Amino acid sequence: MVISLLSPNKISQVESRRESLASELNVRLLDRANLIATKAVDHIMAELHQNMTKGSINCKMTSQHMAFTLLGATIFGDTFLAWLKSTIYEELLMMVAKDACFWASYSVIPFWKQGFWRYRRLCTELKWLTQDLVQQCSKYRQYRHMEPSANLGMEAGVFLQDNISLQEINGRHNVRDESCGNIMSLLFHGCLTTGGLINNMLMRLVTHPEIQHKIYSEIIMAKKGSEDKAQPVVEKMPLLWATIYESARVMPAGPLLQRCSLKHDLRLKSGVIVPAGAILVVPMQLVQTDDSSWGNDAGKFNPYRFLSKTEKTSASPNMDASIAGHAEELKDQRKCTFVLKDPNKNPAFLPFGSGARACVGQKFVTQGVATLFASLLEQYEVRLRSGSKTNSKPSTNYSMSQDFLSSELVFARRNN
Ligand code: HEM
Repeated sequence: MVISLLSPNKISQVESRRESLASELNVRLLDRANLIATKAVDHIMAELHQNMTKGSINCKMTSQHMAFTLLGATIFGDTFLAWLKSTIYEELLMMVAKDACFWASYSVIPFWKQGFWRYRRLCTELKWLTQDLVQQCSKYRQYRHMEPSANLGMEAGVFLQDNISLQEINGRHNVRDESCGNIMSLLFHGCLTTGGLINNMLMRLVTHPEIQHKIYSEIIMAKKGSEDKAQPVVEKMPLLWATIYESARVMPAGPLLQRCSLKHDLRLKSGVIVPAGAILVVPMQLVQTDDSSWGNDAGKFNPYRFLSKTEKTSASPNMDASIAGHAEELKDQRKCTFVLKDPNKNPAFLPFGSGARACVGQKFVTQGVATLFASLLEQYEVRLRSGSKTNSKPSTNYSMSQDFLSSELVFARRNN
């Protein structure tokens, strides 16, 4: 495990970087999360409208691209959405991600393999492109400084607004390389995991049309009750959130979590002692589908496990009567409402890890994915293309073990 090789000094550096990133994502970003996600989602939807003219859409490619755009727009802001090289950047990022673990598995540099040198060239190109993007953000910031009245919506990215990256990138060469490395690592991890979650959500929605239909009603109802019609009020969509959590539960982004206590032996509740330095491995999928934590239907997709019902004493007068086509459901929803449970209350819910090294991106990525699906499902019904199979065995495309289902989907435009 990497951390066991670090000196105490390095460990405190890692901890302080983790804290800066966490506060960047969870404090500053969350204030603007809706705006950023909505802007990125508008961009994704515009592309989707164009692609729909070509007929069906590949689930794997689409989810990967949605994740890339969502994260790119969050990290780099408007500059990313206008950047002409983003398509080539996405291709390169995915090519490098595909091969990275394979080449890292050699204990000596495999200089005799041509493939390795090809991979190294791709990494160098990726680094140059990352630097180019960071430079564009930097120029954009200077321009904004000169033109304070210009209001282009988002600023030049969340991480690039303060000393996390730009100061370092403008500094010494090796620090610049390290910063690019950090940005690329975040993009690798973020794109693969977020792409996996979006992919899994899409497949669950097409195989459970009744859930998709109910989420659609929820979206329409939330919109009716909201003053700002342009911005989806995802907080009022408990079933959508529950579907995100349930998708992450049934198919986690990675197979294992690892932990290592460097200094002290650990005594588990069962009395077992884990000696200092030993690596503890948690098999995520097993824990997340274990009957003793999740009940008899642990292996089934059931978002309602994350919701609790509250009975209503009287129907609210203005509610939803005008929403055509959903009368039955709305009757149900008048009788009771659903409240979202906190998924992290169940210690067996581990898609984002747990404790001191848990994923720092959880809050903002779930917010982004919720906003994406609220816009998507409001405008489209997602179906499987006739003849296309929901291959239940996902292809492990990346050595990072993120599984993607590659069925063909149709996005049928709704007549809202
Ligand atoms: C659906 C999307 C995502 C999933 C499922 C996911 C999952 C995970 C998991 C399982 C871990 C290891 C946690 C542990 O060992 O307890 C992790 C770590 C991490 N994630 Fe994510 N992640 C996602 C998206 C993101 C995004 C978008 C970012 C940032 C842009 C991010 C940043 C991080 C960081 C920095 C760590 C390392 C934390 C540390 O070691 O202290 N993640 N993530």
